[in-house]
Amino acid sequence: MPFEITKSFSFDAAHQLGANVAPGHRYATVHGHSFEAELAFAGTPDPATGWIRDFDEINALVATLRATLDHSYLNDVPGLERPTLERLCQWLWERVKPQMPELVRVSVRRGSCREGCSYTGPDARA
Ligand SMILES: Nc1nc2c(c(=O)[nH]1)N=C([C@H](O)[C@H](O)COP(=O)(O)OP(=O)(O)OP(=O)(O)O)CN2
Ligand SMILES: [Zn+2]
Repeated sequence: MPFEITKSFSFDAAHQLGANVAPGHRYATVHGHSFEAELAFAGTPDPATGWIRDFDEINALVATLRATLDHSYLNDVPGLERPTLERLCQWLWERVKPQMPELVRVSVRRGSCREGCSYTGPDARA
């Protein structure tokens, strides 16, 4: 696809990854991160509108996602019981892709750690 548009948004949330590590490990303690997410949409602009998807529609969907994630305890969000960057990408994909099939990539970064993850969907080649 020749065009890609992106929408970024941030959220602050708490989590713990106690199920992934030995007792006493620092990941097992409840702690918080500032996350930066990006949604990428690809396609050919509609000849009539000149856009792939109106950002106003994307912004409305992002607002519902932020309402769930921002200032949340991620472990309590259904589908995020193991709230890694990988699972966050997958969780966002599953909520955006059915409504906006132009979605091609979800990225979630933690700037403070300079760490991030990108997901291109379950059909991408392993
Ligand atoms: N592949 C992944 N590995 C890890 C993930 C992940 O989502 N995917 N997540 C974590 C934890 O979130 C952990 O809290 C990260 O801790 P750490 O690397 O110590 O970074 P800080 O919390 O110290 O960074 P801050 O600057 O304080 O936010 C681990 N691995
Ligand atoms: Zn963490």
